[in-house]
This record gives sequence, structure tokens and C-alpha cells, in this order.
Amino acid sequence: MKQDKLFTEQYVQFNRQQWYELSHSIPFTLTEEQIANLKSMNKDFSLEEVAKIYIPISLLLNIYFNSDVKRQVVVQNFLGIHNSHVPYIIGIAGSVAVGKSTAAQVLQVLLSHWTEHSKVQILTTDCFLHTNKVLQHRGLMHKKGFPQSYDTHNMIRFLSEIKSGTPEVIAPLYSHFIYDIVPNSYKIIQKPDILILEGLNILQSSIHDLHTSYPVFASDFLDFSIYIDASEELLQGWYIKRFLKFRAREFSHPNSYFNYYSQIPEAKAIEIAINIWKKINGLNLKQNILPTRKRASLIITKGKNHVIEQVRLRR
Ligand SMILES: Nc1ncnc2c1ncn2[C@@H]1O[C@H](COP(=O)(O)OP(=O)(O)OP(=O)(O)O)[C@@H](O)[C@H]1O
Ligand SMILES: CC(C)(CO)[C@@H](O)C(=O)NCCC(=O)O
Repeated sequence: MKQDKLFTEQYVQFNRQQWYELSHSIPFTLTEEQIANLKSMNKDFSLEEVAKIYIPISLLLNIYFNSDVKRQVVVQNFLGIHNSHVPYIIGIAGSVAVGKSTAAQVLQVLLSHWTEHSKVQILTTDCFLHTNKVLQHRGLMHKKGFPQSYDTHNMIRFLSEIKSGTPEVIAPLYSHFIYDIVPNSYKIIQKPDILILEGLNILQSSIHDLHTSYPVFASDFLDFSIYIDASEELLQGWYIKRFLKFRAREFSHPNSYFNYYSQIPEAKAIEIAINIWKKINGLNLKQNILPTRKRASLIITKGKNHVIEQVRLRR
């Protein structure tokens, strides 16, 4: 009840139909290439979801992007300086397995449709996790995804370089296959028009990090943020479903960190996945992720089968 009051005061709420109707007055036609890209992404993903939910979100983001550019021009004229535009950063937060990286990919396809922001890159904050070596040393192997498992200092360094217009900024690379940071491999972010940064920790503060001497928030660098929400019951189900998908594919490779999970009976694997959910990801959701939801510019709430039922936009 208290939460409901907070939402109605701070956010404008739309149900699925109301949100969809917002895009009726603005023409937006997907190209065949975009449809092919979206279809190839994920076989469970529905194009109806793109039309009803993600196209209106991208139209809104285009409005925010353009107004940001206009504001920068006016301010620079006032100050008598001229800086070239720096990447506009959109953050996507939410639980493990809620669909952050899928949403990021859809938005990348849609947002690159506009000439003013045709270059859109994605980065996951998984790449700022400490290496397993550091996590083992600090006794944090069962805290992956918790605030203390990230190299926040490196993440802030990265964001600060992006926002100062550095032409090429490097980020580490994380692999779910080896369950670790990949040695000597990097992703290069080349001054895109938009950077989509997705990760469960992007709306968190860094006050937990004893290695950072100043209180900075990654969200200080975000221009717009989206929190993807769902009930814990659904999230646990999606986590288990994905765990079983990985078990049948990635984990079955002998070099996979979790090869063991593909060797045991399915019922045992499900039991393990439930346990990981309860002790790590579900706990992290309640302690560290959900409390950041009310910091987002936009909150989208999913129901069964990842169908988005509600959208809330900060007033
Ligand atoms: N809109 C959608 N429709 C159907 N399935 C989806 C949708 N979004 C995500 N999924 C499925 O849900 C699972 C989790 O999605 P995804 O990997 O995008 O989540 P995530 O939030 O990025 O997870 P993590 O934090 O662990 O990286 C995947 O199996 C994905 O295929
Ligand atoms: C890397 C994260 C934290 C986020 O993507 C997550 O996928 C993870 O590995 N969590 C730790 C518990 C687990 O293995 O699911």
C-alpha cells in the first residue's frame, strides 16, 4: 500500500494498452533487416512485445536524447564553449534472469534506426566483476553479483572516460562459459551515440567498496535508467529455465566451468538451481537490487512469459 502511494506520487502509470496507444500518432516501421535481427536474437521473444512495448519506449528515449542534445547546445552557447557530443548512457537494471540483456539488444536494434543515434553499443556490468582469483581470496565466490563482488573503482573509471568523450574506452570481458573474467581480452567502446549499460548493480551506490575512497554512484553517469521488474516467483522460474538451457548447451562442453551440472540427473540440477537462487541471486535481489528500483527513470513490470503488464515513468 505504502509502495503503491510512492509509485502514484512519483511515477505516471500505464497499463499495457495505454502504453501501446502512445505510439499511434508517431510512425515507426521496422525494416526487414530489423525484423530479421530481432527474430534471430531469441526464439522465445515475441514481435508483438516489440510493437506494443519496446517501440513506444524507443520513441520516448529518442525524445529524451534529442532534448538532451538541445540542452547541451544551449548551455554551450551560453558558456561560449564547444564540446562534441559525448555518449548518452541508458542503464538497464533488474534481477538476474529478468531479461536485461535481451531488452538491451532489442533497444539497440530499435534505437539505431534513427540517424541522430545510429551507433548504439551495449555493455554488461558483468565485465566489472572481480576475477575469481580475487573473489576466492576475499571469500566472495558465493557472493557473485553482490555489491562487494564488483570492481566499482574500474567501473567508475570506465564511465568517467566515456562521459569525458574519450574516443576508445576499454572494458574487461566476462564469460559465463568460464564463469570468470577472460584474461587479456577486452571490449572497446568507440564513442557511440548511445551506450546501453545493463547490469543488476547500475543503480547501486559504491559505499560498500572499501577500495574506493570517494562516494560515487554509477548512476551519476546515466542519462536515463530502466528497471525491469517481476515477482520473485517468476524470476526464480526464469532462472531455472535458463539454467536448464545452459545445462543442455554451454555446460555440456567439457571445458565449461559448470560441466558437472550437465552430468547429473535433471531433478538434481533443478534442486541445485533452486538452491543457488535462494542463497545467492534471490538474496541479492531482496538485499541489493530491489531497493534501487525507485531510483529508475522508467520501471517496466513483467508478468508470465515475460509479457510486460505495466510501465511507470518518473514524473
Ligand atoms: N522478452 C522475453 N521473452 C521471452 N524470453 C525472454 C525475454 N527476455 C528474456 N527472456 C529469457 O529470459 C532469460 C533471461 O534473459 P537475459 O539473459 O536477457 O536476462 P538478464 O537479466 O540479462 O540475466 P543476467 O543478469 O543473468 O545476465 C533468458 O533465457 C532469455 O531467453
Ligand atoms: C554474473 C551474474 C552476477 C550476473 O549476470 C550472475 O549471472 C551470476 O553468476 N550469479 C551468481 C550465482 C549464479 O551462478 O547464478
